[in-house]
Amino acid sequence: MNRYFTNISGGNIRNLWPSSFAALLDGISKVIPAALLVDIFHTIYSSFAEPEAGLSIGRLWVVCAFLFFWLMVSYGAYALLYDKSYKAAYSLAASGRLKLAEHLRHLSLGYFGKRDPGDVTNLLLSDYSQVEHTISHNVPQLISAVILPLLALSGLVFLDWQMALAMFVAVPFGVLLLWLTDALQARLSETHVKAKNEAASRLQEYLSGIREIKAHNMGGKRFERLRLSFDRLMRASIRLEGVMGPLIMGAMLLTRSGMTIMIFAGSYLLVGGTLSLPVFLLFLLVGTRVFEPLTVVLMNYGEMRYSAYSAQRIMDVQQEQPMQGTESIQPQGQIVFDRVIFGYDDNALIIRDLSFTIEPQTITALVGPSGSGKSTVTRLIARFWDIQQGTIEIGGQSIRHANPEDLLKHISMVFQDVYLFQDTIGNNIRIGKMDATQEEVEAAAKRACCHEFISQLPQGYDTPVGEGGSTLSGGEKQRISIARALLKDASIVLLDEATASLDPENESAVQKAINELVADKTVILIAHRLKTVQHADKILVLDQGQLVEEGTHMELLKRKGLYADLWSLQQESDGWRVK
Ligand SMILES: Nc1ncnc2c1ncn2[C@@H]1O[C@H](COP(=O)(O)OP(=O)(O)OP(=O)(O)O)[C@@H](O)[C@H]1O
Repeated sequence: MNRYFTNISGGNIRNLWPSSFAALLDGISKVIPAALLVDIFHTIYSSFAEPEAGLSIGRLWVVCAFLFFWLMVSYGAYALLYDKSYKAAYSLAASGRLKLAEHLRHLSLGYFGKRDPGDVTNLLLSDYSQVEHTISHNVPQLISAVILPLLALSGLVFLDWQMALAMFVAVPFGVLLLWLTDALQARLSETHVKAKNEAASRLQEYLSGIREIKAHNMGGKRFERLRLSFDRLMRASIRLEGVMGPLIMGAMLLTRSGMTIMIFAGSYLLVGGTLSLPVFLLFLLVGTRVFEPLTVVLMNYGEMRYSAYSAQRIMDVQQEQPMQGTESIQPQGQIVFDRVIFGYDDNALIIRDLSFTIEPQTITALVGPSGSGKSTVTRLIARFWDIQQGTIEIGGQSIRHANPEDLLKHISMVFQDVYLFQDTIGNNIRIGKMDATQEEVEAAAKRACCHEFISQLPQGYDTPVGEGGSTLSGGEKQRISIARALLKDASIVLLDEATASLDPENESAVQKAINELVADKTVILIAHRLKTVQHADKILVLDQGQLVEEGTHMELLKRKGLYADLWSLQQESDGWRVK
């Protein structure tokens, strides 16, 4: 139980106290009028039972005035409940989501490789909404529904212990039923959350890949995956409702049967003359007030159980260790790989015993067959992943101990597939330096050869771009990403052959932009087309994650090894024409 509340409250049970206290006040404020109603009844009833005493109008006025006053107290208690539970839950969820998103940013990219992106989105939206609803609606009610009967029992037991016993005798059996089936309910909730996330992920995959699905006429196959996931969700929902419904109804019936037992016992005691009518009435009125929240809570029990699993998922991510490291690096120094061993998972090594040195302010090209590990090397320099063995040093400092954010401040990256945010072009360039002035943004854009096309757009730098940059051409996106990198002005530049997929006109514009970017920087360039790296200071040739050759273009051609083979293959393919 303690674990449940710890989960639901986002790791700090104290978060639930104010709302639970407010719910209790709200509950008590609803019981008091029942006692006042009994008093009114008693006053009226006495005037009939003892006509000579007459009707005490004064007392009726006092009680009615108190009832009226109590209406305001109830309103105050409800307002407090609203403030402490709903507002608190929404702000807890909002700040929790932000904290979690921030935490995710500090995790290694390996973590995201293991998780479905749709699943992470669901965690931030759907799981949080579930927990948010439980914190705002269910938990305060639950706590009040437990404490209120206990308070009522301890008060009523003094009035008539037999009636109090009759009223609450069945409650433990209802609770016992839920407790005994708790493991089953937890399993069903877990299966349902998994099925729901799987369906959302498949839907996201279907929508993100809609272009490929259309292009390859894959509707049937992909649709089948989507259909199967919805099918699994439907079955999990039916199972969850089908099993939980009867269980909860059973617990509710058992609990509520206390009222029937109490009415039966009350009638019996009333006839026997050991119970007065007003006391019987008081039990009836208080009973309905006390059992009502208890019934509502039992009805919501399934949802609370369900939320516990969502909360557990959130806490699991919160407990994921972010990348460690506090030291700063000297970005102007050498980049050294020393017997580096790395695999995205421990079973398949991608980089094997790789050693090389890159001198500062030189251009080093990484070449090799597809899948040889070129992109992986650049990701390791940026510490997107930590290596399994060996060391990577920048300026004599192992990056394993470097603060990941500080390290990334010194690295600019330009990839083949540029991602632009759904924002203005100006702000997309500004990502390189968030506090850059408009002049700085434009200066970077001019050097990156994109100022001209941006100026021709109707809203210039304020033109919004679609998510992923869908409204711009490949070459335009490339130049924007180079402008970003220019603005960042980092000492180390990682280029994943940026011109590979461009037409000649765009290619020369992007090449000009790159030349601006790499001046006086330490550049590591991934090249698929060897023509682009002829003038590199050093070429590292990788094959299956190992360094097989190293030297300048001419030295490597003379060696007649893998590089020379790749070179002549490309020379041949350059001569090919489609007939
Ligand atoms: N995130 C990842 N998770 C698991 N395996 C990966 C991941 N990224 C790459 N790999 C694998 O690592 C190997 C090396 O990939 P990498 O992208 O570094 O090669 P590359 O030489 O850059 O290839 P290309 O020239 O085709 O871009 C490949 O077998 C690839 O399947």
